[in-house]
Amino acid sequence: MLRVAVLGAKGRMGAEVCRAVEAAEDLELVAALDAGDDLTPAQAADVAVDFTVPDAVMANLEWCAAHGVHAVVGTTGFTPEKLERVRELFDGTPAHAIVASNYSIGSLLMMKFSELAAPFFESVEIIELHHPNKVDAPSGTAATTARAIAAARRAAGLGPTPDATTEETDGARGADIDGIRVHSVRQRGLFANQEVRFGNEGEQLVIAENGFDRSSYMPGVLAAIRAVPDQPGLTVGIESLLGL
Ligand SMILES: NC(=O)C1=CN([C@@H]2O[C@H](COP(=O)(O)OP(=O)(O)OC[C@H]3O[C@@H](n4cnc5c(N)ncnc54)[C@H](OP(=O)(O)O)[C@@H]3O)[C@@H](O)[C@H]2O)C=CC1
Ligand SMILES: O=C(O)C1=N[C@H](C(=O)O)C[C@H](O)C1
Repeated sequence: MLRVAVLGAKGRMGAEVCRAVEAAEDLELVAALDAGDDLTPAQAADVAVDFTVPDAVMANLEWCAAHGVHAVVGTTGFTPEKLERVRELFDGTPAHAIVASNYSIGSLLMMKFSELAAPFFESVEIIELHHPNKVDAPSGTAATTARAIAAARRAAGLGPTPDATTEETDGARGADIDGIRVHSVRQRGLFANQEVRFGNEGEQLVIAENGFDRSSYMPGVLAAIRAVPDQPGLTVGIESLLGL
């Protein structure tokens, strides 16, 4: 039995993770903690799963590294610099960490297909659409996708995407993530959606993923919980665990 603590247990994702862990025969939920709780009960866990908020996750990770508890992180808002700090924290320690901006198979494939398409199109922009309770923009998934596309474009020798804009109302062209424009929509009734729109002279390719329910993340989260004891240091993304 792997013993699991959930941090952010009263949140939308944390509550879903608690249910999934309790339903799994090889996992035991030993702590369900939320904002303001002392982390001491999480010392009974082999793995802590963090679905909290960008402002809280680093302190939780410092605690995990210091107490030898493996971490599986779904909380978003990670910049490359913040990830580097996590790498340093878990480098050579008995505790390991997996950080992924998305655990759903559809989103992982959407990111992979986008990376594959990136070298073949002159233009690309990302539109992510989420529920209005989301605190971070752009979404972690959109930022990860943008960075992967930017790296694939650079490797293929592509320059900046064409854009004649010289007059701009602040924000009209979206956020600039590594040279890729990302537009964030927040709307009642939505959950989690992303479109990656590629364009060439005379054609368009749209790669879209639509999430309807938080259960879509659970197979990936459970796979990460089971894998993290055998993944030293920091693992970013769960593609390698799924053979993608
Ligand atoms: N990687 C992935 O596949 C996915 C990632 N996410 C990400 O997961 C995160 C959580 O999303 P969601 O569940 O919708 O958000 P919620 O706001 O519903 O949940 C976050 C929970 O964490 C609690 N919390 C805040 N600070 C701490 C702390 N220091 N220790 C423990 N708990 C704390 C909050 O309490 P309070 O409200 O009182 O502050 C809240 O209950 C977001 O960053 C989101 O982007 C979401 C879906 C999938
Ligand atoms: O906050 C959410 O809901 C989600 N957050 C993640 C992100 O920021 O990418 C994953 C998914 O989009 C749902």
